[in-house]
Amino acid sequence: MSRETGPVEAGGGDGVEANTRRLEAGIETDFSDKMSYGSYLALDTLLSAQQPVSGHHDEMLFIIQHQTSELWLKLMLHELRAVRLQLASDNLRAAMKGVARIKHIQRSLTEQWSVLATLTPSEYAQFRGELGSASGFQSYQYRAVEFMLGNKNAAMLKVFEANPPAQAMLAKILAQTSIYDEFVQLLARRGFAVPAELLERDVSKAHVFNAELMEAIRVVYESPDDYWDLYEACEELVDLEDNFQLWRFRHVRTVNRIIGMKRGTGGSSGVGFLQRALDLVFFPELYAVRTEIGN
Ligand code: HEM
Ligand SMILES: N[C@@H](CC(=O)c1ccccc1NC=O)C(=O)O
Repeated sequence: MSRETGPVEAGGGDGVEANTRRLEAGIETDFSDKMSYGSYLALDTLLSAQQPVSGHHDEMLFIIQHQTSELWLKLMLHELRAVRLQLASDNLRAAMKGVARIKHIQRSLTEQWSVLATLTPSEYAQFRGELGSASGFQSYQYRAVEFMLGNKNAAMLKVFEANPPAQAMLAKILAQTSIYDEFVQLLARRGFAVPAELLERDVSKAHVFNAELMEAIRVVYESPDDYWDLYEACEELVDLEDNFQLWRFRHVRTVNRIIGMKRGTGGSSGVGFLQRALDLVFFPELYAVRTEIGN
């Protein structure tokens, strides 16, 4: 055996002894007047925010699943805000870098449904009653993400009457252009035949399918080499929408396996209500154009 790789070296020297790693002399241990891992990340605050109301073992899973989702939603909103401004300033490459990150966040959010799916109906029933009328429907960050992507609905603001800062944040985003409005405006600046009514539309309403816009987008898809950056951007937006639908789908399937056809704590019919969200479309022309390609 060589000195570097042999079994004798593996257990001796400055490395590992008795299967225990020795701390190196330079390792910092005194954080009385320095920033540490925990103080930087506000871990005392973060880790004291899990306050089960029922005393049931499985409520911790339920709380942490929601809290981690809200953290990822916070980052997604932060990135979406930047993407919106980058599109508005014709910085398509930077915007697409942001979208790439958002797609990974979405993957994490969607993947983590598998953790909650280990919660059985019997386990959830033990503490569901204690949740009262609280529901994910009242997630203002989720609603903000939907608004940023273009699923505007002023009626949603009413749910946040008791939380004025959240309601104000949503009212602001409702009145702003969405990511898609900004993309459509960018297409117009690039010389595409975008109908004026879309450039002057009431952005507090959901965008509805527009055949003329689809024709403008069709030009991009018919000649990708001429409009490569726009072609790529269209496909990135389709990825974003697809990923969003996957999250909605996993939600409704998880809800179905945990509460069946019970009504929701937030007052909706439950699974049926969530299922109808799968019919909502953020970027209808980007999907409709696919039927036209090659015709
Ligand atoms: C046991 C687990 C869950 C059940 C049974 C459940 C059930 C429901 C139901 C029935 C609704 C419709 C509104 C209502 O009447 O309450 C809803 C909405 C919602 N839930 Fe959940 N949910 C669960 C977990 C989650 C998690 C982990 C999140 C992550 C943040 C979440 C986020 C949402 C959101 C954002 C809505 C609004 C959806 C929309 O407007 O289309 N839910 N949920
Ligand atoms: N709407 C759920 C309750 C629920 O899931 C929930 C309750 C409190 C905080 C977050 C929740 N998550 C998503 O809706 C239900 O009907 O069981």
